[in-house]
Amino acid sequence: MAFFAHQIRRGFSSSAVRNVVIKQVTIIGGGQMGAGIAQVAASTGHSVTLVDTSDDILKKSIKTIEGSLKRVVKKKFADKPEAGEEFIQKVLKNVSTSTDVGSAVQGSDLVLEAIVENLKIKQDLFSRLDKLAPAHTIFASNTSSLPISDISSATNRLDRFGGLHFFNPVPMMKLVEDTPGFIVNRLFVPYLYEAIRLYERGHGSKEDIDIAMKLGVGYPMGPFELSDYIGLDTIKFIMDGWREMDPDNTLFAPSELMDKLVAEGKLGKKTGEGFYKYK
Ligand SMILES: CCCCCCCC(=O)CC(=O)SCCNC(=O)CCNC(=O)[C@H](O)C(C)(C)COP(=O)(O)OP(=O)(O)OC[C@H]1O[C@@H](n2cnc3c(N)ncnc32)[C@H](O)[C@@H]1OP(=O)(O)O
Ligand SMILES: NC(=O)C1=CN([C@@H]2O[C@H](COP(=O)(O)OP(=O)(O)OC[C@H]3O[C@@H](n4cnc5c(N)ncnc54)[C@H](O)[C@@H]3O)[C@@H](O)[C@H]2O)C=CC1
Repeated sequence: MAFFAHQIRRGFSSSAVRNVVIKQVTIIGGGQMGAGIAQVAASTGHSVTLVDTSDDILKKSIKTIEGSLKRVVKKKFADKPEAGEEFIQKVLKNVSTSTDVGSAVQGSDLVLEAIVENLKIKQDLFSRLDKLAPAHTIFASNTSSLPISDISSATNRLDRFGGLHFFNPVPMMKLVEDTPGFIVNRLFVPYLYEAIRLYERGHGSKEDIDIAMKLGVGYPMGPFELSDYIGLDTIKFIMDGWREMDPDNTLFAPSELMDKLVAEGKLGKKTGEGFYKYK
């Protein structure tokens, strides 16, 4: 509980935010990131409401959380399976779901957004939330590439708005970026795209490039495996947005293959196919 709340407060300079006690958390977007953040927040004793556009999606989010909790418990409570099951039930009890954003934000101390990586859609959501949420509620975005000031400009609570950039898979990754600007993705996005360009130029197969990065640099996943894990739509959204802001930067040049896969709905692990196929 302390860690999650501490990270949130560190991300904001305003004294109004530093003094807020965060108990109720609303997470908007129950995809891979939203579900992961909900799990971590609920595991640390927060009361969480997860919001998405349909009950079917939310059912899937809860299933993901349950599956991930089982994996966590298998390790954390290896010798005490009963305590592990108790922990899972306690965490799940902390999570409720809703498709009604208006009622979900009532009583919320923190609203964390993890929806699609698109500025206009995020701005529309926060503009609505600004009118619906109580005055003390802190807003945060899990954006991986958009300037927080651009997103927050749609609201009137600039002193209670910040960026909280979690990493995928959230229950395993120990970093949350709350510094101004993003460090990891400024290095990471060109790396992934350069791997794709290498492949497009025929300099190596996907498999060989993945193996090379795993064995040569010790990365747990190669760039193609990781791209599929993140989601090709998210990666393309980021690259397209950065290219728009800095069109002459060759680091942000497009990839025909990436554009084609996304157009075909092959978004990676979450749709069953991306660079690789998944059962
Ligand atoms: C242009 C680019 C733009 C990108 C912009 C968007 C992205 C961002 O903004 C920022 C990001 O998040 S970048 C992505 C950062 N994440 C990574 O780099 C992940 C790399 N992979 C790994 O760390 C490990 O493969 C990993 C930890 C995932 C899995 O570990 P292993 O490789 O050892 O394989 P497994 O056998 O599957 O797992 C081993 C054990 O780890 C636990 N575990 C894994 N996933 C879990 C999960 N989701 N929940 C809970 N526990 C989990 C688990 O204990 C597992 O053991 P088993 O349960 O027995 O399998
Ligand atoms: N995938 C990754 O590895 C990482 C992604 N991010 C960022 O997190 C955010 C979410 O990414 P993912 O979870 O991967 O995407 P995702 O595609 O898995 O999930 C997005 C979810 O948001 C829902 N959604 C869309 N619009 C909505 C709205 N108006 N109201 C409620 N729900 C809505 C969708 O139905 C979907 O379930 C993006 O901003 C992304 O850049 C940040 C770090 C890592």
